[in-house]
Amino acid sequence: MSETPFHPLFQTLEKLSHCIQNHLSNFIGGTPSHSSPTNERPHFSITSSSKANSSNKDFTLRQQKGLVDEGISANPVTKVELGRATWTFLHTLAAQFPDNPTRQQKKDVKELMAILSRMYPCKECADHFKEVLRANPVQAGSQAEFSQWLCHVHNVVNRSLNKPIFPCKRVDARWGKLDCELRACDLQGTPDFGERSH
Ligand SMILES: Cc1cc2nc3c(=O)[nH]c(=O)nc-3n(C[C@H](O)[C@H](O)[C@H](O)COP(=O)(O)OP(=O)(O)OC[C@H]3O[C@@H](n4cnc5c(N)ncnc54)[C@H](O)[C@@H]3O)c2cc1C
Repeated sequence: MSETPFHPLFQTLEKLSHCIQNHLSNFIGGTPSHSSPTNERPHFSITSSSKANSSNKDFTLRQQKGLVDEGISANPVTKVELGRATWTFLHTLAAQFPDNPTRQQKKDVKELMAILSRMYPCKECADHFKEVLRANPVQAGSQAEFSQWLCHVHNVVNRSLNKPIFPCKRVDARWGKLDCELRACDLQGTPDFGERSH
């Protein structure tokens, strides 16, 4: 039977239909294979813009799910990790505390400890630390005094957790100032501090 004059047109439409189906299945169900999400889009769209938007949302959700599957999502921080990070912060602060702190600096550090004992995000630790502070009021007359005091209260916490006692004469060897170019991180390097509160 002879071909109708429309045969080439039908063939073209059929190819076009296959092409559209391939693009759609890649876009909706396929796994992204390129780094840029924009590469996942079809070169042309036969969907309404709201459908396209929901497909983009689907893609974002799939991406997020992928991150979760790969274990990249934010895991809850443990009490141990939080403790280590907080002690690191506190001992570094103590190492950088000025030799001759201003009244404001002494007040700030006392307030910081008091706030920690109220707001530390582990209730039992905060409550325990409140008792530790009551029995060991903050001593921050100098850098040496504050870092020795902190070492002592850390040891009080260590003892209550059956952890080894740290020799406080070695505290300067264990904790140093933050490694910062031109000592830009030193509290003493901030002129504002000294001027206001003497
Ligand atoms: C204010 C506060 C209260 C806490 N209260 C509790 C609690 O009630 N219950 C609880 O389960 N956990 C509590 N924690 C957490 C706990 O103290 C530990 O941080 C956690 O158990 C992890 O212990 P770690 O063995 O890794 O060493 P950490 O005690 O976190 O110490 C970190 C590092 O500091 C050094 N170090 C140890 N002792 C001293 C010291 N005395 N002076 C200087 N450096 C030292 C060591 O190199 C050690 O590896 C508290 C933490 C903080 C900051």
